[in-house]
Amino acid sequence: MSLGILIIDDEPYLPHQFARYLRKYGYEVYTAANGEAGLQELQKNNIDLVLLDVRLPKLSGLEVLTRIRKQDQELPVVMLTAYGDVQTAVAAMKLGASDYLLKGFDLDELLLVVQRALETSSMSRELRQLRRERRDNYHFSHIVGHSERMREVFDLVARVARSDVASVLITGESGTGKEVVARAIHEQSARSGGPFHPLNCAAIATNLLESELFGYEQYAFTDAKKQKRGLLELAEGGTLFLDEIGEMPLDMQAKLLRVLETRSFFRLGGGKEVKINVRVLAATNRDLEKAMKDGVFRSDLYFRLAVLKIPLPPLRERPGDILLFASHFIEDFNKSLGRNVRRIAPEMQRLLLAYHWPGNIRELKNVIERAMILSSSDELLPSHLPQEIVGSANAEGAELQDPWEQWLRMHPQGPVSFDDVVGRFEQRLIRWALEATKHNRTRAAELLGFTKVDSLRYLIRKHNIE
Ligand SMILES: Nc1ncnc2c1ncn2[C@@H]1O[C@H](COP(=O)(O)OP(=O)(O)OP(=O)(O)O)[C@@H](O)[C@H]1O
Repeated sequence: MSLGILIIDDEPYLPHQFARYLRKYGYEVYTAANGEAGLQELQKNNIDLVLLDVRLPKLSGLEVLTRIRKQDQELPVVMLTAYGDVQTAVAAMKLGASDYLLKGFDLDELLLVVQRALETSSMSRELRQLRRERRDNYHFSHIVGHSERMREVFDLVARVARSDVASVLITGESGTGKEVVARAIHEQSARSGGPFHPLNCAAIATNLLESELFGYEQYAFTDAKKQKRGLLELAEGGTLFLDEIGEMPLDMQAKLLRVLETRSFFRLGGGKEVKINVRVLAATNRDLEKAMKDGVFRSDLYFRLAVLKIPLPPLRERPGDILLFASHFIEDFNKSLGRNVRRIAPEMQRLLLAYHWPGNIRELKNVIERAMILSSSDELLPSHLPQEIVGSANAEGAELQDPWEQWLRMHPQGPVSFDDVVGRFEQRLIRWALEATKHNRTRAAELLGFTKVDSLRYLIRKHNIE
């Protein structure tokens, strides 16, 4: 996607000349002849940099800048000033402008300033982009994610929700968002007006699990002082979510299978069959195929539940989502903790990307919350991360820290050829990134800060790296 530049200037010709020139370099350029129109363009389009004339009719350049800063602290704004206006340009810098250009500048100078301002803001731009995407995805019942794998999940969720297929099995490691997906299916289905009841099969004892699901009649057992309805009934017209289904004892599995087949059941101690209209979604982080082989999970129940399977990838296999989730959680915690964190320091971003996230999204959420509690400014830093994340990166990156020193030790007379030294560095960096990501090129490219995997592919070819 090309970067967007907005020129706010009331001169009749110049802005169009700038626009033509910048378009040649691949930028998407918008123009506006006054402040109000400019602010509207800013709302409508994806703008990464503003060129703002100091002297504008009605709203002055400084007023426009102040309004932009109220909405966006990081968007680079370069002021365009006439010779006599340098004082105003200085005032603008104090208000948060990134740079200024004295009118009469040539087009090369313009390009240089634009490139420099965009480069400095590239990290914060990434976050801005992620925020945008987060906004776009938000309607998706609070599911976040923009990696290819997550898009597949979104697709499946939408299809499953529409179809009302009997049952769905959601699989994935702990903390990958199985319950979030189950809720999304419910919310997008025709059942959304009905109840959603989650039940964690691993968290309660077998006898309680049974009464929790089926309910009981009065006097069904000593403590049953009055009739109680179970979740199967309470979820009528809606969805029952059975989490950790792999932990369900075998005899309960048989009873559940019967419910799924007959769409009816008996309350404990009851003789009257209760008909139900409930969709059952189940989730597990256990390998059910293996559990079947080991004889601890019934295969008939498995095939009944897994009419449709939604596998959730672990976070380490979709690094493209890591910063997106981080920025999502930062916004949530900004609200709940009353904070105003705006940035993740680049070094911390790298550490987050390099970590293997055994606890997946839940772990990331906890890490962000902890960092926000520890930080006292509007930026999160590596020092706010727990030791296991910093430590694991040190272990993985040990090689990365010293290639220069190693090289110097081998060549005490110092660098001979610039290309040679840079080439060696490139090779080391690429090998390190590939190893750190278990040869996942997309992730390795992200780790090295490339926006396109192609850049990495090119270097791999160039250096003949296996
Ligand atoms: N796609 C997502 N968007 C936003 N938040 C998410 C997403 N996926 C997971 N989370 C958050 O991560 C945490 C863990 O999610 P969830 O409980 O759904 O995982 P799980 O796979 O069901 O975990 P477990 O197997 O331990 O029950 C929750 O706090 C949830 O809000």
